[in-house]
Amino acid sequence: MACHEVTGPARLHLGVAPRPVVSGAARAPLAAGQLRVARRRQVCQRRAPAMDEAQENVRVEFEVTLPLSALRPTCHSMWGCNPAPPAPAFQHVARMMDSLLLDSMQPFTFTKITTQQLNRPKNKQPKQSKPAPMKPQRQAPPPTTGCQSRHKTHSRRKKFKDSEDEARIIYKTQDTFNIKRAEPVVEPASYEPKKAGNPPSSDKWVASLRKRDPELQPSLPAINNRSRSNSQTAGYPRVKSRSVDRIHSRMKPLKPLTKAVSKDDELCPSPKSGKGAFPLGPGVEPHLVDTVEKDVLVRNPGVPWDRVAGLRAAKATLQEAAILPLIMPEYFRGIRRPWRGVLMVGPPGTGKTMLAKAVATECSTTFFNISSATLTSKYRGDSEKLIKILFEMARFHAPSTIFIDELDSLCSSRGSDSEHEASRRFKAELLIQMDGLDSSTDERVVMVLAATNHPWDIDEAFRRRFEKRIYIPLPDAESRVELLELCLQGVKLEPGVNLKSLSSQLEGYSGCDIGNVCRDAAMMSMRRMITGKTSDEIRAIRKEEVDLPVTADDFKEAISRCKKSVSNNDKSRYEQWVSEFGAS
Ligand SMILES: Nc1ncnc2c1ncn2[C@@H]1O[C@H](COP(=O)(O)OP(=O)(O)OP(=O)(O)O)[C@@H](O)[C@H]1O
Repeated sequence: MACHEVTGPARLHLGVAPRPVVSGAARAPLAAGQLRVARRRQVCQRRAPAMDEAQENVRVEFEVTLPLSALRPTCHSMWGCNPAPPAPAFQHVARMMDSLLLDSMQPFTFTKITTQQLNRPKNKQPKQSKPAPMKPQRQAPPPTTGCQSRHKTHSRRKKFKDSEDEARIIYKTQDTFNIKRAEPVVEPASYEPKKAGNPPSSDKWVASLRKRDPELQPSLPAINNRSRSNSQTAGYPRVKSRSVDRIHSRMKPLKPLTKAVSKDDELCPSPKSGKGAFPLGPGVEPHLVDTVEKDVLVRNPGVPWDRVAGLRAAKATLQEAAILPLIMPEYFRGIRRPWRGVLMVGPPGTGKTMLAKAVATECSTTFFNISSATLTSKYRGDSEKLIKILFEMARFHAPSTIFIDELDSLCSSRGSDSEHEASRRFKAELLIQMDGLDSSTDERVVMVLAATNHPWDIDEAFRRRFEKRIYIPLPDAESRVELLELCLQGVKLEPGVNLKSLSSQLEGYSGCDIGNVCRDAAMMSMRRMITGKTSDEIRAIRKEEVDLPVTADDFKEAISRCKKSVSNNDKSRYEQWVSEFGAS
C-alpha cells in the first residue's frame, strides 16, 4: 500500500505543556510510550530507548486512522516492538514519526499535521467525539511554540470495503529529547505571528523527509505548499525564488529607450524609434529585456562616415544594403528587398567595427551590438532567449542594425563533439531569427551586420544567411594617406614630412597599426625630452617644450618599433576565402 493510501485521518500534535492535549482529552491518559489501537484494542506498550528520560513539559501526540488490513501486531523499530515486517500504511506513518523524532528538533516546531480522507462515508467515520476538539485549533494557530505551522494533506479518495477495516491508533508519549522551548505558551486569541528571525522550520523538515524517504514524495507537495503559505502568514521573511524575482521585476517599470539623455546625445542625437519602451508580452523575460537595453543596445555609436578612412567599396555595399532601403523604401520591395545579413570579413584592425557603427550612425537606426563576450559569459543558458528577445526588440525599434562582432566565435561549424549544448541552441535560435527577417513583406527593416577575422570557421548555414560577404582589406596606399591624415589631426608635423612617402613605408599595415605608428611618432619628442630626468624635473617641463613638431625621423623610428600585425600569409588566406565565398 502506497503512502497515499492511508485512508483515515492521521493527526499528529506536538506541543509544550501546560497546553491541554486536545484529542486525548476524552480518553484515559496513557503512559509515555503507550500505543493504543481503537476498536480492536490492540495495545502495544513499549518504551523507546530515547524516551526513558522523559521531559515533563513536552508532549507528543498524534492520531492515526488506517485500515486494519494495514495493521499488524507490530510497531516501528524505533519502539522495539514486534520484529514482524510492518504493513506499508503503518510503515508510512512510522516513517513520518521517525523523521520527526530523529531529526534535529526542528519538527517540534510543528504543532499539528492532519491527513484527512475527503469522501469518507459517514458511517465509516472513526469516532468523532475525540478528534472533535481539534477542530477549533485548525482555525487559530496553536499557541505552543513560536515557530508554528499547520499542515493538512488529503489522502486519496478511496473508500473502505468494510468499516471493520478501520482502526485508530493513538499514541502518547513524553518526549525525552533536548527540546529547546521556543516561546512561552500564549493563548490563541493573543497569538501573533513571529515577525522575523528563525527561518520557517517546515521547509527544512519537508526537505529532510524527502531526503530520508522518497516514498513520502506524493504527500509532500501539499505539506510544502501549505507550509510556505503558513510561514508567510507567520511573518517570516520570504525566501524569494528566481522566478519570483522575475515576476517582481516584470512589475517594475522599465526605462523607456528614448528616455536616456546624456551630453553625447545632445551633441549627436541617438537613433530613436519613437516607440517608447519595449512591451513585455507573455513569455518575455523582463531581465533579458533589461539586459538587452543595458548591455547590447548602443544608443549613440557616434561614428560618421568620414571618420572611416578608405574602404570605398565596403561603404558602397553597406549604403546599398542599409541606407538606401530607408531612404527609398518603395523601391526596395519584392525581389529588391534589402539584404538581410551582411558579413564583413578581413584582418584584424581594418575598421570593420567602425564601419558597423558608421552604418548605424548614418542611418539613425537602432544599434544592437552583441559579441561572444556578451552572450557566453554573463548570459550562459539564457543566450538563445536573449537572441529571441533581441530580434523582437530590433523589430519593435526598426529600422535596426544588429551587429555581431567576432561571428566566428558564436557561429562556428555545428556538430562537433566539443560543441556545447547551449551553443547549439543559440545557433539554432539565431538561424531561425535570421530566417524570420523577411523584409519583402515586413516593412520593419532589421539588418544583421557581422564581422569576423576567421570566415573559414563559420558554419555554412550562417554563411548562406549573410547574403553579402564583403572583404574589408588592409588599407591601400590612398587609404593609408587618409588614415595618416585622420590620425595626425591636431599633431604638428615638420615641413619635411611627406605622408605619401610615409604611406609607402606602411604597406601591409592595418588601420589600427597605422594609428599606433602615428601615436608612437607623436610621442618621440617627449621621450627625448624626459630621458635622464627625475620626476620632479619632468613635472617642471612646460607643455610647449615637449609639444614639438613630429619629424620624418620620428616616423622612421616609430615604424621600426611598430611592426605590422597581419602577415602576408594571412592576407592571402583572406583573399582566397573571399574569392571563393565573397559576395559584394
Ligand atoms: N578604415 C579606418 N578608418 C579609420 N580608422 C581605422 C580604420 N581601420 C582601422 N582603424 C583604427 O583601428 C581601430 C580598430 O578598428 P576596428 O575595431 O574597427 O577594427 P576591426 O576590423 O573591427 O578589428 P577586429 O577584427 O580585431 O575587431 C579603430 O579604433 C581605428 O582607430
